[in-house]
Amino acid sequence: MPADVTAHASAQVSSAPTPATGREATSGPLTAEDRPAAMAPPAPPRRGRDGQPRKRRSSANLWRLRQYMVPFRTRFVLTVLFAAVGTGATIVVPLVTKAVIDGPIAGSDRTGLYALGLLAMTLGVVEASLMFLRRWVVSRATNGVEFAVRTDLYAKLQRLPMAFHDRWQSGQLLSRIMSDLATIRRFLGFGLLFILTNIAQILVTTAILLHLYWPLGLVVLASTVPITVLCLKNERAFTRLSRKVQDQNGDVASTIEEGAYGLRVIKSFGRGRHAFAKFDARSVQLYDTSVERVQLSARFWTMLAVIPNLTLIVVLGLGAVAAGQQQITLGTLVAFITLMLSLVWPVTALGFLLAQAQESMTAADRIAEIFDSENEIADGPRTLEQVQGRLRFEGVGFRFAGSATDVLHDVDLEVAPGETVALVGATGSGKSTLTMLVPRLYDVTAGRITIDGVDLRELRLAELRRVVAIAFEDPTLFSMSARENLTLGRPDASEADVEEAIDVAQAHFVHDLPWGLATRIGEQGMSLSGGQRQRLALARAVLAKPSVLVLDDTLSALDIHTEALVEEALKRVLTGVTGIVVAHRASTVLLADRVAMLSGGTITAVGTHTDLLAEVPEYRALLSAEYEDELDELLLEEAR
Ligand SMILES: Nc1ncnc2c1ncn2[C@@H]1O[C@H](COP(=O)(O)OP(=O)(O)OP(=O)(O)O)[C@@H](O)[C@H]1O
Repeated sequence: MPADVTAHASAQVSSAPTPATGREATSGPLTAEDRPAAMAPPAPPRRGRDGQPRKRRSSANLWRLRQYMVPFRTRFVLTVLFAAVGTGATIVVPLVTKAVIDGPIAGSDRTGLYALGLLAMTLGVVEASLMFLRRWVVSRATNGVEFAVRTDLYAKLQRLPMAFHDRWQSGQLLSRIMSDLATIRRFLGFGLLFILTNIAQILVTTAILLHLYWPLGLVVLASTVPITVLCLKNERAFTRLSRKVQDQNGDVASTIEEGAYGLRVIKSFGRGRHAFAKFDARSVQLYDTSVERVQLSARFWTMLAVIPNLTLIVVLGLGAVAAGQQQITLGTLVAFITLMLSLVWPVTALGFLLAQAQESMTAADRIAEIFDSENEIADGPRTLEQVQGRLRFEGVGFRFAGSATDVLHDVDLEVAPGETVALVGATGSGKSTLTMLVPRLYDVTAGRITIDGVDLRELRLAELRRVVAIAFEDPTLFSMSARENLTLGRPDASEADVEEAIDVAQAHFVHDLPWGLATRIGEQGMSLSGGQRQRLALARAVLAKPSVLVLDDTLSALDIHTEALVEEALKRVLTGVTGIVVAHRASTVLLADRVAMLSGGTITAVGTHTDLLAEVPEYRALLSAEYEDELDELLLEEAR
């Protein structure tokens, strides 16, 4: 049975005020529906010579995130500027040293020495100050980007249909929305910047080296060839491992989440060891892949560090010879060596930075998979003027994605405004599935459902979910106050409305909670009993004052006494609305004007309770144990 993410709940959660996407100064709350399309849409796939779509470049999805940087462009430009000036200072200091050695030191000019010394010191201070400023400016921008993408991603998850959530493990979603985004933030604030400045530093320094003494400059230039080859060779393996690590991270998160959520079941069945073994296996997998990735990077970095050091040895030797032959001054040689040494960090760091780039490209791919997931439940254009609540199922069929068989087929049923129909059927006959089609948690795969003659798919989703409220057998409550849980579908409900809903659902127990309605309900409502959770969820659905109220076996966890009280109150509520009530017991069926019998995926009989009792043996058998003997007879008859 799916969790009770009621239509109203999802509408409300998604429309919770959130700061505007990527804006530094928020100009008012945007709702999920209002948001601009998250991430720029992917360009249509390019086709190769064979006509097959070519695999998207791994950087393409990261590039699509650029729109989130736009609101922070001033900060990003300043960051690059500060880094560039800082790098410039790093490059200039050795040249000042050369001037000091070849000028004031060689010519014993004390005044010149002080002047150049002061210049070198100023450059050092400027470099340090710029580093501080850069960090200060960029952190707000990168955190802002992370925040905006995360908000859009969450809004997208809210909009995606149940079918999407059936396919995706929540741990995978969690790891994408948390750790993948953090990876991208780190890359934007650090990796990307240093890839740019380091490459610039390498190019400028190499040009200066060539200018200072070209034979040695050529040696340095030649050393970039093996470095480039190494980087290219490493890229593919690192991308593959990064993807694997990030996916396995998601698997571990899923296992932890499942373990925490199902702790009661695990403990009560004494399956702690089994659950741990499952977690351990996934953890070990993640550990192994992470170690493999670290080993790969370690080999790569070592090679990257070795190349500049080998080059340094060659430069030192050749430089000493050149200085001995008076081809270069001592100052030039010192400047050359200092500049060369200043290249060791940018070159070595390239390995780490490129690895970070690969990781964030993989993270962007994983995030894009969510952004690009199609929302099959498309919003319609129409609204209803005056809702009457006439609900019609016309030849409705439904099949879950990936399933080989229809759960429902040829379902025809009409529920008049104000009428209540009870849905009765054996376990697994498709009752819950049918109810979920009404607020379009899933879309019909055949036929259509109409409200007041309008196909549900033509209605605006917000409108539909205002008109229809649903409460499930297994209710989900959120970790917020009892009042917030109650008013999820109608935040502006008055005190009197809240009390009325509490009364209908016989949920008076909320007043006995330590802080009454203000008491925070624990995660998933675990601090309440099953019956209490059901009654709160029922009150929530009733409070939404819908025109169509769908109750999926909402009374199953109540004791007979409370059930009788709730039923009595529900009778009053159901008089004013169109109702569909999934029922397993005769007492619930009595709430309804008519009963529809669901069998073999379709409605096989419709009538009053008395009629069906008299005419449909399967119905009789389903509703009461008293009729079990008759069912046996019926089945025997059928078998014959
Ligand atoms: N998300 C899903 N993906 C694939 N099949 C599903 C999914 N949810 C339910 N089913 C299948 O659809 C069928 C109908 O399930 P449904 O929950 O609608 O039955 P039900 O009549 O409400 O049962 P119960 O009375 O036990 O609550 C079952 O065979 C079930 O296994």
